Amino acid sequence: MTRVLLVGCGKMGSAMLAGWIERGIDPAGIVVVEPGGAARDTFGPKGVTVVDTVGAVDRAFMPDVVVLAVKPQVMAEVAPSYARFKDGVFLSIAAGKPVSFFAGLLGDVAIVRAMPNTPAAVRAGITVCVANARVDAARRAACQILLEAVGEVAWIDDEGLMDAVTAVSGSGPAYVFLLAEVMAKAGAKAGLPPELATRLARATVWGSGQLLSQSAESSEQLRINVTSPGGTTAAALAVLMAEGKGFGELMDDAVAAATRRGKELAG
Ligand SMILES: NC(=O)C1=CN([C@@H]2O[C@H](COP(=O)(O)OP(=O)(O)OC[C@H]3O[C@@H](n4cnc5c(N)ncnc54)[C@H](O)[C@@H]3O)[C@@H](O)[C@H]2O)C=CC1
Ligand SMILES: O=C(O)[C@@H]1CCC=N1
Repeated sequence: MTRVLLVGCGKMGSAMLAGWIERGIDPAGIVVVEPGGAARDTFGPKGVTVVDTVGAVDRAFMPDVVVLAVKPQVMAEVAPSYARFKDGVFLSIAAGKPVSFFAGLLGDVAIVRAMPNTPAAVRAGITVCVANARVDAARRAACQILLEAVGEVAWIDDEGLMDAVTAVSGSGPAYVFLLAEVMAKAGAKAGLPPELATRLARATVWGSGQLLSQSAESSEQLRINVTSPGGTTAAALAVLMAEGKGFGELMDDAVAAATRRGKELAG
């Protein structure tokens, strides 16, 4: 049984925890520290132990993995109280915070810096990880078990890539949800009843995601397959792909902004 101490059960922590439970990871081995009441109400009945503070964690509980899932801005204040769990591995999911930051707070311990995303809640996430030299095969395997329970996992060696990873896959679900949002609004402006427009946008994003995940074709080819020469899609794409002011340029700017913000959060 993998024993997990989850610190912070907000949007991302709860998404991962929901995925673990759905996957059959034994809730008896999971302890959550979360001062907000909602986690206790949601996950307590599922067999997870939820406490308010680190002081309330049973002294005998020795986690294999301590998942640090509080906001980057409070990490420096929160993480040091977990230093006694140094025999396990600390798995941080905080945007921006480098491995060296945790080494500064916790000492010479095993640290994995990971970037998951919220589709983890339905086990369709993707997490990118980088480990320090103290992470041995067993600790890495313990992290792998948790992360692959909620989606795909990729390990990289170059920590310098993590802010760009965060900008693409960590924040990325928000871009896709924004797409659904603006498509629905545009549909309503085009005269559709808002409810129907919302339903069409959601189903289209969902169905396109399914096709993307199941097809051997590239996203570019799947786009081309929709686009009849001289047809309706071509008319729309002429707007979305307009030279110098299209979706591609906007996305470049958005990803660059998110990457910059990750670097700002590092300290
Ligand atoms: N939301 C997302 O899509 C993603 C978030 N992340 C990272 O996950 C971390 C958490 O982000 P969210 O879940 O979005 O934020 P959130 O604000 O929803 O969750 C943070 C949780 O930490 C709790 N908390 C605050 N102080 C605490 C303490 N001393 N001990 C234990 N729990 C405490 C809060 O009550 C809250 O429930 C951040 O570091 C963020 O960078 C990473 C990937 C994606
Ligand atoms: O917005 C954020 O900072 C976090 C990290 C990636 C997704 N949400």
